[in-house]
Amino acid sequence: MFRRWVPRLSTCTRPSPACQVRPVRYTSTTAEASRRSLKSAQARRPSSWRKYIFITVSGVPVICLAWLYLEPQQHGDSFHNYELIAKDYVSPTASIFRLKAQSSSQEAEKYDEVWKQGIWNVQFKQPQLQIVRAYTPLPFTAGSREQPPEGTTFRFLIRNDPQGEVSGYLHRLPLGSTIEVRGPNLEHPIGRSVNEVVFFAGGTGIAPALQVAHAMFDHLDEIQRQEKKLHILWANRKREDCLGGTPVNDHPSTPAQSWSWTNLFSRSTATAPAQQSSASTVTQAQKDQNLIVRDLNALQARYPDSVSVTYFVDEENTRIDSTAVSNALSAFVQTSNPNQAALKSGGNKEIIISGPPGFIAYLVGPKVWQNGKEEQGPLRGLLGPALTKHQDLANVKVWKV
Ligand SMILES: Cc1cc2nc3c(=O)[nH]c(=O)nc-3n(C[C@H](O)[C@H](O)[C@H](O)COP(=O)(O)OP(=O)(O)OC[C@H]3O[C@@H](n4cnc5c(N)ncnc54)[C@H](O)[C@@H]3O)c2cc1C
Repeated sequence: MFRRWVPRLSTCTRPSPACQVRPVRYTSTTAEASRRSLKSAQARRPSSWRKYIFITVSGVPVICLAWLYLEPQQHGDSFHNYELIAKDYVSPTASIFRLKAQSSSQEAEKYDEVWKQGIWNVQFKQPQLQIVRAYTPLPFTAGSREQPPEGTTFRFLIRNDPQGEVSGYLHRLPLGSTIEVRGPNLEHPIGRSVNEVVFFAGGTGIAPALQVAHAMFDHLDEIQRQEKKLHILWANRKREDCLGGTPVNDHPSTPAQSWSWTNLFSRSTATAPAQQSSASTVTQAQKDQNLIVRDLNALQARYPDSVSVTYFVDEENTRIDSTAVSNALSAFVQTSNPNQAALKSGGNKEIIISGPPGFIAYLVGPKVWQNGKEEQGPLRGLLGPALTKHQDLANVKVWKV
């Protein structure tokens, strides 16, 4: 053991007080000096419990690193290859991308589960720049004309921003290309206790609204669905983004006070004449609907007493203004009967806002960066004061997604 300490000293290349002192002490040749040196060396030698501490302490970072490496793979958080199988035209600025998993068995299970849970997204990788962006899968509800094919297949409404690094890249990709996808990321769960949702969607923010509809209605039986209501207010800059959707001005004018879920649904039925025709007869009106409007109409046709959609188009001056907000909130007020057991729990009504940052800021105030992540921020915008005015709506939860 004595010898084991000497070579270590020889590794000192730079003279240090320790290097200079130790050779003198350990190279003593007398027996007494040897004994003393041995004793002192043993004193300095790590005892077995010290060794264990050393191994434990040095082992922790190794275990952490191994966990960080393995954990994403265990939870499916690594990228998987998908094939771009179709790009369906929606408007001059947006298309629906269809992607199919190249090896689907393991993937399918985790996505089956998240579809039932609420609002979620996946990340696409731009391989040249090694950057990722989030995109929101569109559900294959009754709205989409096609049934989900075998394996894991996704549809995404993706706006083409020619200056955008990832969206521009995606829109330039030819069919058959491979896209690396990672997920799912559950952004906002819709609990079973949520019965009424007013959803303000801006542009591609309609994708999470469709996910909410899917989570609220498609997995429930008729009795469970009866209590649920979803009203979507969808704002777009141009008519072409929601071709076929009836703008709010075309509805018979209704005073704000008389807005209620019942009114919303009677009006929404009137907004979707195409849904009355049989599936096999494709009318001109249906042809003139873009794919998302067609999905929304089919959704209303499937759940006529539960889902309603109102369209707003900037270029037609049908913006979501304080009147529209007040109207939407009236639907809640109409059902805010304190005798309803569900209302007492306070957790069954939600307002969700999804869209570009400007849209969110306009309606509810901007999200804020806090503690290194993006958080809701205080409730302001059009909805802030409108909600504080209504005492009855104190328990309505507002989510910016
Ligand atoms: C949870 C979540 C879900 C989403 N779901 C969808 C979805 O379903 N569909 C969808 O289309 N989008 C969705 N998005 C948005 C999407 O993730 C991307 O942000 C979007 O596609 C733009 O990314 P990009 O890389 O193309 O643009 P970026 O390169 O990030 O650019 C963003 C914007 O900045 C501008 N810009 C870039 N560089 C400059 C510069 N130097 N000077 C001035 N301006 C500049 C670009 O023109 C563009 O408008 C989602 C976002 C989130 C967070």
